[in-house]
Amino acid sequence: MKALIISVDLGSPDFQAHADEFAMLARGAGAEIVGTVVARRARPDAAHFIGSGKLEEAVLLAGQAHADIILFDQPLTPAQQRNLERGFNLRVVDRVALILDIFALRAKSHEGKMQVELAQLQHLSTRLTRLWTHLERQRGGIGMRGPGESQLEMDRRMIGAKVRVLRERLAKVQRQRGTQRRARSRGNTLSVSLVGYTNAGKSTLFNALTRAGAYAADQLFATLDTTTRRVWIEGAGQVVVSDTVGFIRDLPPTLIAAFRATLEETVHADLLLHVVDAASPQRDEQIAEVDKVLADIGAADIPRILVYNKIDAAGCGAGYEPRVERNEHGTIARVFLSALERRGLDGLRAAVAEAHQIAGNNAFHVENL
Ligand SMILES: Nc1nc2c(ncn2[C@@H]2O[C@H](COP(=O)(O)OP(=O)(O)OP(=O)(O)O)[C@@H](O)[C@H]2O)c(=O)[nH]1
Repeated sequence: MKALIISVDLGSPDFQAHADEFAMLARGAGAEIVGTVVARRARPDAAHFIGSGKLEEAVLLAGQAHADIILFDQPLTPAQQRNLERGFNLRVVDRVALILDIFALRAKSHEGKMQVELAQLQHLSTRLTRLWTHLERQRGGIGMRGPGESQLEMDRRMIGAKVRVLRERLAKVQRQRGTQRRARSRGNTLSVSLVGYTNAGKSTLFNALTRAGAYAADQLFATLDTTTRRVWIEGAGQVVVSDTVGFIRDLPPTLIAAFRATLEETVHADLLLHVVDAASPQRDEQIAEVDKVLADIGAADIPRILVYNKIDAAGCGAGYEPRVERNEHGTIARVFLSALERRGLDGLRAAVAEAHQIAGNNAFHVENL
């Protein structure tokens, strides 16, 4: 599908990173980008988000580039979306809808699919509600009652009922997962979760560690559900490793719940491997973002090791060799490796084994108190 991207620079310092990420999202959804328009504004225009001059320019470009769809790098109000669609005479997909679309494409498990459906319905119902109140305001006028109105009312009720059913089913699945987790944690196995920003290389590292074929792709959100496998690590014994959904900034509010629910598995891990794309210019902001979300879901106290991945990539510059770094207490805090080239994995295994020993000692102390 040929897509024209519209990015709006509202003066944020990380505009470019945001725009690059959106382009990656678009490609992840299967779009071929045939043009990009950047608009600079102090604040969004109520009717079209962008100004009329920019809109004209974009309409012209969309025609010349034979675009079939407009991808808009901001959340749009239903009115803005409608007005833009009229202006372009093309379908307009905003940031929220695009991310929902990708989530829907990638969800693999039953639970993942339910979560995405729930988020989609919630997104839809907020738009319906807004459309509805907008109509209601006009009802003071003449002849505003009609079949369209009752259709909307019915849709809203149906969506509400579907949302309730999905919520109940999800709660049940989550209860079952809790039981399985308890059964699993009775043994003396170390559980390790891979967390990190989207595209950091978690699935590639997961595969390198477990030699299994989890789905890794240069697309955002290749992993939506947690994938779990057992692996033997010298010095740590049986280890349960879980791959998790990638982080992304400015996640639409309707998706935050779905995202956190999938991530909650990590809260119960003994050790977190925070995978970082060492070649990304945004890596420090990404680390901070991941730390913030981990704190929000109550995972701040879980021991963690920072894994600087992709040391083979050009963006890292020279001098990035596989190695481990220790913190002021002498424990391994950072590991530098290349999951793709499978270099530096021994350092990571050693770090996991060390964490296992520390966890074992702590358990010993607790038991002897
Ligand atoms: N150069 C290089 N590329 C890597 C390395 N590890 C992963 N990649 C590439 O980075 C891209 C993303 O890798 P994934 O493993 O899918 O990343 P992820 O973190 O699981 O992504 P999400 O599922 O979106 O969260 C793929 O194109 C990988 O081939 C590495 O060590 N070096």
